[in-house]
Amino acid sequence: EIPLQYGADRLGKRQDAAMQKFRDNRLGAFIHWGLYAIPGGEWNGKVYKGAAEWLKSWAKISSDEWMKLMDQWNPEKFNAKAWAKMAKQMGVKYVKITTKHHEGFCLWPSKYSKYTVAQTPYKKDILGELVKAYNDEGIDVHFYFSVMDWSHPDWRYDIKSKEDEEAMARFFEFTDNQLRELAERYPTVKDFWFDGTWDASIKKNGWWTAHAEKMLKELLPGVTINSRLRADDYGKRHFDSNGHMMGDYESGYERRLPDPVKDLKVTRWDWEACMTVPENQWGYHKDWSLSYVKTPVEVLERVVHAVSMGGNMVVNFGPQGDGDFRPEEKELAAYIGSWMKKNGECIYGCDYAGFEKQPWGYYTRKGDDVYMVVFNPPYSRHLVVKTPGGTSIKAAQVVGGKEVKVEETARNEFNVDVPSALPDEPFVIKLKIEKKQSGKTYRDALT
Ligand SMILES: C[C@@H]1N[C@@H](C(=O)NCc2ccccc2)[C@H](O)[C@@H]1O
Repeated sequence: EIPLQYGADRLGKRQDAAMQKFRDNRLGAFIHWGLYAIPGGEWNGKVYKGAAEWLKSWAKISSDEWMKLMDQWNPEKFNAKAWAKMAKQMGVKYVKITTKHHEGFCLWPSKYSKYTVAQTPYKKDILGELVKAYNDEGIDVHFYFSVMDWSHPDWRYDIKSKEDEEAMARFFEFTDNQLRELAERYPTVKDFWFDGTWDASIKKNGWWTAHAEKMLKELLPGVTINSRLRADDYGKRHFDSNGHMMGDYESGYERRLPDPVKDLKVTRWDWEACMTVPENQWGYHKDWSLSYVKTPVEVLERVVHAVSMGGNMVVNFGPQGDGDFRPEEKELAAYIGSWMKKNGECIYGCDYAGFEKQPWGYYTRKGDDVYMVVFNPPYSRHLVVKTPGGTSIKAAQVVGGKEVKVEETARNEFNVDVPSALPDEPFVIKLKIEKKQSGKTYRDALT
């Protein structure tokens, strides 16, 4: 192995209680909320199709011009308790909030920046209101923090001169101050999810990324940190030059998921995916007709897909400038929540089952229970299950419903019947597993 000063601090999964809670939570929500929610993708009468939270970049707007939006920041429909109720009803166990996105506007009254809620007509500490409201509902709060800060004069994309170096030194001090401020003001925060760390200016300063993780873990014992923060001695990100994951969980699956057959390697470490409902909109965009918008079932399938491979899924919400949510997002939260009420036992605290993926859907496992989450019931009305060696199925029951017939059809192969009255939504079958070699002798084909 290559000797590294700023590589992985730990090999293997973290096994402490805080990480176990992170893992067991499984389903989270992202909140992308900032000045970008006011224009909602439109500037000077032109609607930009790109991600709405990047409008400043697409429309090539100066920071001075962009920050004038602060004078309009007064979300009269914002109600932290209502947001927390919506999250509770959706069944999410945690919410990741953009404390500061690339634009540099802070949802908390940071004393290190003049671009914060304190300098807007709203005045109050939005982040503080949200942390309290979510925590009061028993929901963990995670902080999204963008290192890249388009509003800061010392931010550099690369370091090509002595003054670039000096500017980034000041920038890292500013960033340390804001991170420490967040940890000290909101000590119930459970995680920091870093973004905006892909530029050369960060890759050339792996030392700082290791320092930032260490500083937060000293301030907040148990806090989890995503792999996207980290760059090693040679600028390698997420996984160091020896192939070891940095941070506490991999955070590269943004708007994509590992393949359930080809990418089983991800089951060896902790990971969290995040997804948008339109193709690529995190912040509020006024026109969702510009791209495909996933249906609630398509969102649900991605949640199950992630958990089936031992990962978490964070579903994104982009609140409007007035502090209310668009109807599609309210409907999505309600659908997911009603499904989780009936079937959440196949998600919360569940993990990869080690069964071979089948076309009808996904497996998850909790202890000795294996769940079949069925999205595509086949015309045969039989759900084929291929069990790992030494494993057989004793019984099967629809979650919240009746037993279904199980028939052994070959060595380590079973047909599980779909319910006679086929449900009109994805359904879950709970399997009782037995660890023993099946009694029957099967003849393998002679080829
Ligand atoms: C979670 C999302 N990450 C931000 C983003 O800039 N993603 C685009 C991107 C993703 C990966 C490498 C470069 C750029 C988006 O604005 C969201 O905040």
